[in-house]
Amino acid sequence: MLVMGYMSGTSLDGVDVAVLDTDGERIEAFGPAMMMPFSAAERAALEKATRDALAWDGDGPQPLSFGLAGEVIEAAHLRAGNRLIAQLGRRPDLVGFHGQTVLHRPERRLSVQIGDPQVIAEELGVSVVAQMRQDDLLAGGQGAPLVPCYHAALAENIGVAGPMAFLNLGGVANLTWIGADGTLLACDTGPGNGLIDQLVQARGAGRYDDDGRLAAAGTVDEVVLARLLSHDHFRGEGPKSLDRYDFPLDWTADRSLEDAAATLTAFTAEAVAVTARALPQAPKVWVVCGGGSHNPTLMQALRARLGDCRTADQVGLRSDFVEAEAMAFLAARSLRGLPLTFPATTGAPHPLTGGTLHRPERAPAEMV
Ligand SMILES: Nc1ncnc2c1ncn2[C@@H]1O[C@H](COP(=O)(O)OP(=O)(O)OP(=O)(O)O)[C@@H](O)[C@H]1O
Ligand SMILES: CC(=O)N[C@H]1[C@@H]2OC[C@@H](O2)[C@@H](O)[C@@H]1O[C@H](C)C(=O)O
Repeated sequence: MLVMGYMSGTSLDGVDVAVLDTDGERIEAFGPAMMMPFSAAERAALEKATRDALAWDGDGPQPLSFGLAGEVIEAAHLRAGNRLIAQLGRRPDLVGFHGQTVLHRPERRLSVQIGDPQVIAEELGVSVVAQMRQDDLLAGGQGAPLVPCYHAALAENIGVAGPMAFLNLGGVANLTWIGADGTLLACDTGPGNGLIDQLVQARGAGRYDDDGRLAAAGTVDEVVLARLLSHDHFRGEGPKSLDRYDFPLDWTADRSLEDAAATLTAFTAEAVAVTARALPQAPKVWVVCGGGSHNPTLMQALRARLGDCRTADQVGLRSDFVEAEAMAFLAARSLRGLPLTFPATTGAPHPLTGGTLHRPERAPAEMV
């Protein structure tokens, strides 16, 4: 079946949308994909909701700014979806919708994604699967990462045997380890690009460290790096997940932009290396996806610590659309009642399905 998957990540750059032909077990074919950037005004509304979410922290009524942010998310998703449907020449059979994460507090069984799936279902005239983190959280799982079972399907698709790993470098970074016998392990490793982006934006130097040039020109502060690695996230065992805003940046105030960027880039790579040391077997190959795979300084820092790291693009996949594709794959699984999360990926007590199904109630408009 043709499924359209949506992801709008924590970097707030835009909405990714991708089509897969899948039954939720195998990938039959990859369909078209695109990124619809947020306008400056849309991004400002999402940034406000994200700031308000951190102050709110789940206590009391939701901030009013979630209302406008929800409308922004719905409008941008509809723009992206309609563009892709026009390209496809038909409506998909199903949509997987993630929504915009504004807060992730797994210890309190709370993960808040903004955007109304029913609006998407009505406007596109297609059934939508959404809220795929909630059943896992309510059962005591981390509610993230969701992507590992899609990574396993991708490994099969490209014919790479375990032990291997996928690493997603978004705002937060997460890895999936696939053992020689197909065993899955997963967790968020630590920051991805989120802290680097925050630093660069706070200094008015753009939205991100373009091609890692700032970090390449700076020097890593080993003392700060050691302090960052002493964060609670790196202690203890078992699946873990993170909010993008879980690590401090106050120490950057008296550092040059280059040195701070170099230190944060090393932090992202070192956090992956620390996590990798706890894996049952070292991956022979790392497939790196997400926006951070476009940062050569970060890729170099990873290779120095992990060995063979290839970008998803280099192995014939689409680095920028793996998460959107994953939402399509997971929606197909949800429809069939197949598990989305597992004890070794989110800490769920047993393999769990999830997601809510939203059918359009109005008759769909004719396609033009
Ligand atoms: N050419 C580049 N050089 C350096 N960094 C880049 C480049 N292209 C993209 N990035 C980084 O990738 C980020 C976007 O990554 P991505 O779209 O994977 O994140 P996301 O999906 O929003 O996050 P998450 O997966 O945490 O939800 C940008 O904010 C930037 O930090
Ligand atoms: C709560 C939330 O939105 N988490 C995202 C984020 O972005 C990367 C990492 O942190 C991952 O845990 C997750 O997204 C992907 C799709 C996942 O759940 O697998």
